[in-house]
Amino acid sequence: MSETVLSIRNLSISFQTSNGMVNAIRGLDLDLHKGKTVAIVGESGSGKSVTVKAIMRILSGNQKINSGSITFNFDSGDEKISQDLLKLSKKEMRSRINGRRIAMVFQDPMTSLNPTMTIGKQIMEGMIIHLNKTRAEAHERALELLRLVGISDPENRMKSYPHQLSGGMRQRVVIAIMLACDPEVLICDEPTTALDVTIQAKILELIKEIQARTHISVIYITHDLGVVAKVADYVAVMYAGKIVERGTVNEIFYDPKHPYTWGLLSSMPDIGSENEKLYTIPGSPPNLLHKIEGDAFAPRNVHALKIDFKQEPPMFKITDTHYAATWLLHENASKVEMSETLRRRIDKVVKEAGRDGENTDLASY
Ligand SMILES: Nc1ncnc2c1ncn2[C@@H]1O[C@H](COP(=O)(O)OP(=O)(O)OP(=O)(O)O)[C@@H](O)[C@H]1O
Repeated sequence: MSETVLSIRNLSISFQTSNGMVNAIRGLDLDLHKGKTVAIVGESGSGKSVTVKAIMRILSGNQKINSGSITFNFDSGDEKISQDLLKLSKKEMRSRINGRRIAMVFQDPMTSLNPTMTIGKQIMEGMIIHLNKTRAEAHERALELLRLVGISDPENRMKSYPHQLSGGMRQRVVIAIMLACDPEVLICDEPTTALDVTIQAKILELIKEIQARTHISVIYITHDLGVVAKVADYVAVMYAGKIVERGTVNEIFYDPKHPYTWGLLSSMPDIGSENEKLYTIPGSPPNLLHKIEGDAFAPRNVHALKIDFKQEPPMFKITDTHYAATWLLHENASKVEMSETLRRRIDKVVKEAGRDGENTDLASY
């Protein structure tokens, strides 16, 4: 396995609210490998955004990091550095890490763009501040970046303001800005949700192409498993502030073990079969204001065992890369498999994503 760029261990984060403490992240472990994409998937409120905002240390004022570490391994040019990001001040994060080594693309490109500044200036700014490039060098590189993200006539586009571009073009510009300082890590938080389907596909393609060229490591947040099938190498499935299953994209799509993962996969939109009713996981996520007893998913799990309501399951190992936190994997539990309907639906989504047959591993399932 390639080297680990980011390694999150036992991360726990709460938010102080007028109703009490919301325990949003409850002991989270996650690894990101060099040149690879890990997709974090999960229902709304499961903690995907809080996790990546913690990496960038851009959480709101009412946050409290209770425990954990976020180790970032990078090459400073002179030496290899291993830094716990939680030990840096916000000021150090801004000057040394954010935008320079770890960059983030948000759902709405306007969050990252300044409406009063030309896009050329915005792409050049980071390079002048962080990399001490001259204006001429930054200008040259900005043109290259605009070409890289597929924007034609870059000389003229440099002079445009964000409102003169379409949504898809703005997101391309944001990606160019984020790549300007050659970051080691790119975090994408639902970057295509606001865009129409064809533009979405183009942006996903673009991120993959850039990754193939630059070996950047990518964290991709989405609740669309069709997108996961297109972009991810590894998948981390999140529920109530924890990773409950993780594995390679093949392991998660072809041999999912957690009933919550089955539920997420069952609720994937299935293009082409309008008659088939979309499944929704019954019930709702737990209230994170209260202490959770046992497995947080138990009340929604038709396969729940008695122990699920009493004791939290550990991460059971399935392969060296595949782990799931469900008591169903205990040797004494009776064997429960996902349904045939779900199997067929998954096969279809993987086929639509163009990933079937990509990896010989697939044949072994
Ligand atoms: N500033 C805050 N104050 C209080 N609670 C917060 C705050 N920010 C996030 N939370 C809570 O943390 C939990 C995780 O939220 P988060 O936004 O990470 O979920 P998510 O998985 O990204 O959801 P979505 O897919 O809807 O973006 C939620 O219960 C949310 O209400």
